[in-house]
Amino acid sequence: MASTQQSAQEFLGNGRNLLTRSHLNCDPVIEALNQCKFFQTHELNSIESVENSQDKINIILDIVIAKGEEACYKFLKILDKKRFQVIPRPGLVLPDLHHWISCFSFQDEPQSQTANKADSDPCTTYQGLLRWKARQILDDKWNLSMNFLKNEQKRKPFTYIPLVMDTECSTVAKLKKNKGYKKSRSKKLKTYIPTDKKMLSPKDLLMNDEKSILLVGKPGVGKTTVALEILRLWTEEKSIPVSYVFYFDEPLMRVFSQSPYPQTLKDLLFQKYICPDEESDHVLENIESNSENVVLIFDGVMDVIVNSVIIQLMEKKLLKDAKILTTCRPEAEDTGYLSDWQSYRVEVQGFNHKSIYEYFKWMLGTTDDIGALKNPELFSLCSVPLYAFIVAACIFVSPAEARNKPFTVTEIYVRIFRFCMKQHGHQDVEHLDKYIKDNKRDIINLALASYKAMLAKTVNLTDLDHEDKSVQNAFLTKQFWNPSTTSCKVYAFLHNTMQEFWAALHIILNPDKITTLLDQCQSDEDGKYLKYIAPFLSGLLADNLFELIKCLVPVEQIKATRVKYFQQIIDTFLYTKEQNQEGDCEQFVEADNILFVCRCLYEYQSADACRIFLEKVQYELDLKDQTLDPYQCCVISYVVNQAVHRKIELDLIDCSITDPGLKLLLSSLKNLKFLRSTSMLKSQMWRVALEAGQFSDFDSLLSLFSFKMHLSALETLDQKVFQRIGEVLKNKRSAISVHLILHVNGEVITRSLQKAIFDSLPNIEVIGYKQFTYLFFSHFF
Ligand SMILES: Nc1ncnc2c1ncn2[C@@H]1O[C@H](COP(=O)(O)OP(=O)(O)OP(=O)(O)O)[C@@H](O)[C@H]1O
Repeated sequence: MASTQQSAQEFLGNGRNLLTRSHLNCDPVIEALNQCKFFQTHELNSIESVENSQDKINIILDIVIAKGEEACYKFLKILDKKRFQVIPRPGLVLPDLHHWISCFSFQDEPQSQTANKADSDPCTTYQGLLRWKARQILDDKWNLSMNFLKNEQKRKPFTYIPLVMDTECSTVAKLKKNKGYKKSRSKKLKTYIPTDKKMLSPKDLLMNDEKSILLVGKPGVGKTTVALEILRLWTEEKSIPVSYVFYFDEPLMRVFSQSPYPQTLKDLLFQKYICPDEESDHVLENIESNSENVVLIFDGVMDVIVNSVIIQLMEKKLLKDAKILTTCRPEAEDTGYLSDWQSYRVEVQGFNHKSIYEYFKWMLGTTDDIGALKNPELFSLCSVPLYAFIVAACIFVSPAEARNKPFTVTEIYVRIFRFCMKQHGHQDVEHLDKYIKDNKRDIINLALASYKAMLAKTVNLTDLDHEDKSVQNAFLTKQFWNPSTTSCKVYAFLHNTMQEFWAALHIILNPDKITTLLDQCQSDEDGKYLKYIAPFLSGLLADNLFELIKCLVPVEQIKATRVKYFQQIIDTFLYTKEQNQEGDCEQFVEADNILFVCRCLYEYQSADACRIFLEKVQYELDLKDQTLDPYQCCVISYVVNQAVHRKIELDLIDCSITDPGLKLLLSSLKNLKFLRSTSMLKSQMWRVALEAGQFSDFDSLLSLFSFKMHLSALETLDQKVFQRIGEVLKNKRSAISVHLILHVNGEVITRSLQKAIFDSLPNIEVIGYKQFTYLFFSHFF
């Protein structure tokens, strides 16, 4: 059977019987073939119309073989690349397709023939087994983390998004060292997003000459993912000159940190990982005598390691030329065993700016209209991949659904809180509430430490009763040696906004502190930092979070707190200290204050509270001269949308707003009585509305702008937009008088553009036309 002379078509034809009997997992093959547009629609339909996997394989083989040599080659190539995902474990009752596929001679990969030479070599068979095991681990780990998602999303295959890895310390650590709290908020948020200077990749780590590698990083930053990516590369890329890769995950490493067992290399590799089907002594001998071809990955090394085999491997007393790659959190690095381990240290720092986008594009299929990406704080939070995963999972519910009923920022943090508790407690979802209750004391302590650190304007938490509690480990990371204290343990949250969230948790657990906090928020110095607790506090008081936090704070307590304090929260941030003291609440309200209060209202999600606020500002929102980011537009739009019976005056004169922000504002235009803005902004609104194609927005714009359509910079508009203008006009047929003006400020309107305009607007009669400056249309009925 090992004829390497066969053509791909012959080889596939001869292997047909084996393939149909082998319980092949067809989906990844179909998916890969589909990606290269291999199937026609009717072919795909016929494959998908059958349930039975044997029938499915038969149909696929019929199609592939009928397509000829090139198609068969492509099919074999995919099967080979994905074999550890697609082909069941060899050596059981099933035919050994791993061996079968390795017998085909791929022209561009002569090394793939090595298996032929070694036909029945137990070492080669064991290497196949290791690859199969690696594939299982990859699938299991991914399926486990996808459990968090809804069913229909779970089948998404994993994609590795580049992580920043560096041999130097992260800038965040430096930020903390240099009292980063003094930085402006937006600068600080940016500091959390790492930049990729070294461009190190998992492949570099696998291929470089370093024999002892220590991957260090905060919880959830991607260490395990890097280790697993190395494992995946090895299973998929035949050119990698490594014969044996063993991966020991965190639960196993925890066992090795406390137990002397296993006591021999053979037991470690064959009992704790996977045993060869035959001649295990021979295989072990081969591993020992070719240790330069061995990689061992120890994921999640603790500060203490009791197991002597692991120690001997790390100290090169066993398998002296093997590559040992370990991962650990910062707290395990400086004390205990790892502090003296001679190694090449690489810090995993998380996603950079580009990767955050790439990650959301992969998870959600798009980055358009994703609120989280428009909120600078959430965006920066997503540099920690674990947090990005939960943010994406929250939106995942369905992007459309999320847009209609978006998650508040607080809800996302509460979900992160619950997810991290679950991961560290290894709890089933049903028991998570109980686990949270059982750990309430530690949660209370951490919340208090967080609040105290905020009062002290630092990100470094002190006063934690003792280390190594699972709650602390789930959220904190050790930062750096602090020479001013006697202890080297200085802990901080992974992101400053997480600290603010925890401080808000402290306040909701101790509502009697609200008045003092609000007083402090009105002081110029402290208020700058402390006020960011308020949006989270508002969110925690909201109805929609009762279910998620009632295991921590009784619902009755939350209700009583909001009745007593919510108005006070709003007033504190709406008026100045003097206005509040004088009770003079009829005065001018600063745009910054309006924006901040709208943000709290958005978190609080109560239409009544919005109306009370609108009454207070007399239905006038003066946001002159502001630069509004899309998230601010989202909160304004939310508040404006809550108005009933009375319409709002919105002043956006000299505001700078990007297109995504304007898009969010458009939906609230129906509730405006006046919209003050420059003609540039009007024109931008029209363009955004026309591009989005929402007819209800056109109506609102027409009535707000006295039935005048302003459009400048027409050169940037495409044919589709002109068609929309035509549609707007067509839809206005029943209107009594619609008067539309197209202002064109561009210098030269090309002939083709003029033609495009006239072609798109067949119902228009041009009543005024001045070449190169403006076009004036009127629509008669
Ligand atoms: N490069 C990546 N591409 C895509 N997703 C990633 C990447 N890195 C991390 N993630 C996501 O973030 C989650 C957390 O990452 P991971 O478990 O690797 O962190 P860790 O640093 O090992 O954490 P811990 O210290 O808690 O073990 C993963 O389950 C995955 O969903």
